[in-house]
Amino acid sequence: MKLICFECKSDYSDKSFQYQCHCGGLFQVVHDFKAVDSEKLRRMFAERLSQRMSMHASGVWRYKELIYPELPEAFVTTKYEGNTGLYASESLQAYTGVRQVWLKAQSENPSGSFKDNGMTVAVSHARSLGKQKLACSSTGNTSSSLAMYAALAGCKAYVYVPERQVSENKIKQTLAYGAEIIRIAGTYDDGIRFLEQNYEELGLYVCNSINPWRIEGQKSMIYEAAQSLNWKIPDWIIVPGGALSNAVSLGKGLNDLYMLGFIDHLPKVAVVQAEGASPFHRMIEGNHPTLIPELQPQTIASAMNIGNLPSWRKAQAMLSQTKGVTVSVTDEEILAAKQLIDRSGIGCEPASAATVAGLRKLTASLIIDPDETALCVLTGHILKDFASFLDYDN
Ligand SMILES: N[C@@H](CCOP(=O)(O)O)C(=O)O
Repeated sequence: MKLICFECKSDYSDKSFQYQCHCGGLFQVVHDFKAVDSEKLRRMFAERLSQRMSMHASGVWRYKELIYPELPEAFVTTKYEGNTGLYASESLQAYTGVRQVWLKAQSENPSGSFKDNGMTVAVSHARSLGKQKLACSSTGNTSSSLAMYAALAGCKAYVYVPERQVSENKIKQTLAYGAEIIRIAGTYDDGIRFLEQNYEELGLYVCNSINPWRIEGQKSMIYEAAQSLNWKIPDWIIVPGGALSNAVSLGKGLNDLYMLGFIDHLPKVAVVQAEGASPFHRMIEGNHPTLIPELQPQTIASAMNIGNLPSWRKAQAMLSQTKGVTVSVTDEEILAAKQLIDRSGIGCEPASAATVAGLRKLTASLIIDPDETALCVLTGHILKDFASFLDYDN
């Protein structure tokens, strides 16, 4: 296992842990799967499904051999995350126009969002380094997840949260787990920039998705979905695009599964952004060489209120590898999709509903064929962000 710069490929495995290479690139964990016996692993992963209250009962650590094989078990901080539901819904099939649609409810994680899959690994890595002060910039889901795992690990969480346009439910949840909250007069992007510049001086271990261990944990989402479907992957996987950790970790997980022969082809991936915060979509659609940040991102889906996405290069590479696409949807389309997801009994926060809205739009424009199958990732729980729901219904 190595820590390699995604841009210039410098090897930082033996250096002290950091988030950016001298060239400005982010890091990536690179595994050597050559010696892996895929058949044996598949059997092991199946056997572990019946485990309870052991590390392998976690829907992340079940796949430890593919995520962080070297980590001693004593450092693993787990709340048996993952193990989230995969639902089929006839009403959503009719709404999106495809033959079969599954919803992967990452919202069923212990802190109520997909961040837990990655956070359990980042916090475990932090413990292995002896770190006590953990930090993040957040619109509320990352902060709730970090606060929960930091409390479990006996560490202190410091979270940088925008003063405006965040769900106060998420902030209260973060506070309740005992984190220290620093409200900033800016966006998530300003918080990340601050942490990148000051983490060393402040002695902070950063748990955002610029941390490659977050990505290693989050890739387990697609392992789990594929295992639930007996390793038959749908034609399309649809993820929301905020800071892009979903897109990046999905690409890495799919690549692992394909390299190991668990799946026989790579599915196509669609990244859905909200129109008011869609710099990545605009870059891909306009065939621009670099991302032009959105200085004032604005969407009702508060988890996607992000304008300067640190991981855009990794997400761009994932899209070209999977022959994927991007699409943007309006706040109205997001809320209409959310209402249907909620009334199907599954429920989600607005950012999650962007996936279903995006799938509908891509099918209507014939980019996705009605005869294809799709899996939409629901990222956050229905109770996370209620303001927009009330606005919509009144
Ligand atoms: N919407 C996110 C933004 C943080 O993204 P991260 O993946 O870099 O932690 C949040 O919940 O804060």
